[in-house]
Amino acid sequence: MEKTFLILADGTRFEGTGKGFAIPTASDLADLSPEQAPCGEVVFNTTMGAYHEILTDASYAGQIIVMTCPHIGNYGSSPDWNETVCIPPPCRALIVRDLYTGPVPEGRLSVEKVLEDWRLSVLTSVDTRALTLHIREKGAMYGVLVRLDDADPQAFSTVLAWLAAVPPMEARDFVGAVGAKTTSTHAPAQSGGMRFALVDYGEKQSIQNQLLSRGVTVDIVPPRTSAKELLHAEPSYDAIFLSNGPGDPAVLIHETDIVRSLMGKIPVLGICLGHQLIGKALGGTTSKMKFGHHGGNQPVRETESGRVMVTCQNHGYQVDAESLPESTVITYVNANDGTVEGLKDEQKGVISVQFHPEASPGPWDARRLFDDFIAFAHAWKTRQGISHGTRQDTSGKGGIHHAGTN
Ligand SMILES: NC(=O)CC[C@H](N)C(=O)O
Repeated sequence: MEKTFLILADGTRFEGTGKGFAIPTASDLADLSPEQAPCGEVVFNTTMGAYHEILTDASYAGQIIVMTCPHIGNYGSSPDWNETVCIPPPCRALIVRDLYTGPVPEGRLSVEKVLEDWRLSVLTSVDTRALTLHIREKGAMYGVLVRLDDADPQAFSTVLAWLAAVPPMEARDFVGAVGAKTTSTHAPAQSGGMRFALVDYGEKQSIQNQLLSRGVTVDIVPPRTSAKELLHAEPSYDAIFLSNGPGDPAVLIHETDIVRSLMGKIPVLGICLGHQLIGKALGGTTSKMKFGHHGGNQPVRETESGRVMVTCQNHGYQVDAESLPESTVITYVNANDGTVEGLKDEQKGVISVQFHPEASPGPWDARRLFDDFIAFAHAWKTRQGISHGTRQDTSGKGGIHHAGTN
């Protein structure tokens, strides 16, 4: 009898009911690329809601999201909550215990309809507790949603062979696919504040919004904008802000070289992937975690004060503490597993966090970090004796020139 499954690369399968965009059969799968199929690295998210923000976070490119919250969809969806501008979003599928399909508040859309429009499949009625425990024990791995006759061992092994041929996460250029292609300027309601370049590796809209609400003018720039362009932009930047983004930071060699060339010349601030690139540019290494941190309830301890905050997180890689140079201070650690959650290097002018102070989803406890970042950029400029907006272009070549704001 034909049934619908999540089949994991280790051969484990979880049965469910297909919703949203049609789930392929085992024989359909043969003609689909990993980008076309409901296939990805299976990760679980422990946030109790905010499914729309999670689904539209471009850092989930190439991943299947399992929500541990058993009931998803009851307050509907809205494009106003999109985190990425890359719609349909680049996550590959959703797995839930129960997808709500009843009426939603006026002005909202049904999640099932939205997912269908995005050509994203959903597997519902899954034992997500058992699936989450499996991923916790075995680690994040590839999986695919597929329909097959459960009495046909041949179909099952065809799917396993198809999965085994999917290139590993580290071999795929996710940042190139989701990062900005051109530069755009976003002005805050009140002008006169700082001007940041936000390097877009797959940025969340809410990072931009947090900066704008603090009076920062934000230029979204493509992920491989050269250090020369960033340092000699006209008008000049007060800091370079490195966004979140998908995939393995270890393979982003070119992006890391750019960050390294900026260090010591202009403040460099980073969140999540941006933090990992800063760690690498400082001379450190990154490594893959077993199942990562994905959720709006991750406790983080500030190393100086011992104070704990509950934070929003979404990462599968970490900066390795022992790999960092002496001048780098580890400002935050994860209170569950002790992993690095924040870095500061006054000498190099860098400050970063692994967690998401912008939240979306999750608690707002860490939003003050944006004030810390801005204060850090101000303090750097004061130390360098640079007054706001007057950094000299000594190259004579110029960099990014701004055509206007939007
Ligand atoms: N949200 C992010 O920026 C994720 C960073 C990186 N892709 C990771 O999984 O660790």
